[in-house]
Amino acid sequence: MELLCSGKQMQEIDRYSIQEMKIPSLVLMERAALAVRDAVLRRWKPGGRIVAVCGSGNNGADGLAAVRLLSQAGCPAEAILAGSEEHETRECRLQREILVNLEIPVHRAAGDAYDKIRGAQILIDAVFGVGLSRNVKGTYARMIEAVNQADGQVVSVDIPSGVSADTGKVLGCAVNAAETVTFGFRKLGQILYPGAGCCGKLTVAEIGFAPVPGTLSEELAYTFVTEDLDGLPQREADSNKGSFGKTAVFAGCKNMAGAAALCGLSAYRAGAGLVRLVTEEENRMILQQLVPEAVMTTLERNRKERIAEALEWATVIVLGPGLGRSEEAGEEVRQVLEYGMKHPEKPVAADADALNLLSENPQWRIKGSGNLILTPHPGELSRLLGRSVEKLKEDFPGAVRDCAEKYGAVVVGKDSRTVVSEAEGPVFVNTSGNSAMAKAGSGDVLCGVIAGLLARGVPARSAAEYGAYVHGLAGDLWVREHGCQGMTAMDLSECLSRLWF
Ligand SMILES: NC(=O)C1=CN([C@@H]2O[C@H](COP(=O)(O)OP(=O)(O)OC[C@H]3O[C@@H](n4cnc5c(N)ncnc54)[C@H](OP(=O)(O)O)[C@@H]3O)[C@@H](O)[C@H]2O)[C@H](O)CC1
Ligand SMILES: [K+]
Repeated sequence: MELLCSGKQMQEIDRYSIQEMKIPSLVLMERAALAVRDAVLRRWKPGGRIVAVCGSGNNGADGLAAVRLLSQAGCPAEAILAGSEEHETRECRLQREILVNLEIPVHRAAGDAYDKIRGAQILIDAVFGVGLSRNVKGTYARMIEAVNQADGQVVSVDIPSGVSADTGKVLGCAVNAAETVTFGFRKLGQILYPGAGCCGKLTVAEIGFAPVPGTLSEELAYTFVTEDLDGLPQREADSNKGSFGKTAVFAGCKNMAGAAALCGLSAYRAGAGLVRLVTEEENRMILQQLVPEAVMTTLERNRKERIAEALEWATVIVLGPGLGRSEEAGEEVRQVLEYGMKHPEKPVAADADALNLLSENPQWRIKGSGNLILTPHPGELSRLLGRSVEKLKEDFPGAVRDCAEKYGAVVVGKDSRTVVSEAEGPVFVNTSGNSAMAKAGSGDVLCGVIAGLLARGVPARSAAEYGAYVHGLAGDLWVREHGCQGMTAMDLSECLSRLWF
């Protein structure tokens, strides 16, 4: 597991290390600057000039210290001050004074500063770090634009200036870096888009922060690394199909069999023992061909009773893929969700049209109790929350958490970085996967994977996290072998069978 920080959490780790653990601020800073120096030296070519654009906070101080170290390494390096002396932090003033004492050039952001930026072979971006708190304007914005327009390669210190370390939002304008050297932990703003797209190559330098205090470490967001797959239950040697759950998939309105097939197949490929597709009679033939391993309940008559029987039979319930938004679908979704509320021992994963119907019918008063998983994409999340997509994208993890609170659910907010959250506690941010997966049917596969994991006995929250992670790994496997355009959801589902999890 890899812990991820918001900007404020990082500032707290900084404060705790310096003020409570008494690790000198300048020791941390020197190590940060050494890491930046090394990154720059790997790119620098003899004859090229290095220009650091520095703010007046400690990010700027890191940049000034890096200029000193590069100059001492024999490179022509100089600094431009984007901020004013009155706003300098103690460290920033000290680093600037050291440069002046050593006769290393330090310029104001005026006159020929813009020519210097244009003429640099390497630009060090040290305008703002995790302390950025509002939109970038004035001289700062002009400096950032000049850095982006220059031909030199940009190395950002800690985070590209202008990117919010909390949300990945671009606050006005932001540097587009070739490389970002960050300290201690990756920040949420480097993982979430658009910030993630500004970082270029991202490296984490260990600079000697104190261990995160317990109270704070419980709040930090996290992502998975491949070793985390070892946390999933193994398939016992002494088992049979009944050992891996009975998964009922309520999916596919008339002639919409594809979503049901993708979901059911993916549940099997994620380890489910027995899958029942509950669907319309019109889908029977095609589904028997696409998923011959599934048993089937069709709803041509006695709908309510047949749904009730399937619910009684199931240990895991999936609801929504390709269901449509008809009145009948509405009745079905309501019946299944109400059943789920009365049977907390049976996890329910609701996706697609089930989410749309849920948002249209607040009078159902659906509230899960740890067993309900909702998997909305931003459009569905917007409807569930009654908040515009634009607004919720300003703080996607926050919106996912609000949805979790509203519906008493584990919410899997699907996006370029899928976020899993409950009403309280840390968020999980998925870092596997790629843009080849931005295609119809991907969500049906994800829902199936989550169901398969639930059927293996993985608790709801973990099934949601591992589901997102494994789904992304399957997409990454495809792209490594075939490139990023041609994958279909069926290809994605097939890749699941080739992963170890
Ligand atoms: N020993 C250490 O302290 C280490 C610090 N590291 C580096 O420090 C930065 C974080 O430094 P911090 O000073 O907290 O913040 P920034 O350098 O990012 O600068 C923010 C300052 O700028 C002001 N601010 C914020 N937003 C804007 C804006 N849009 N326009 C103008 N000014 C802005 C803000 O002032 P306020 O007015 O908001 O109070 C800050 O003063 C971290 O990223 C590291 O690079 C290293 O980790 C090494 C150890
Ligand atoms: K920066």
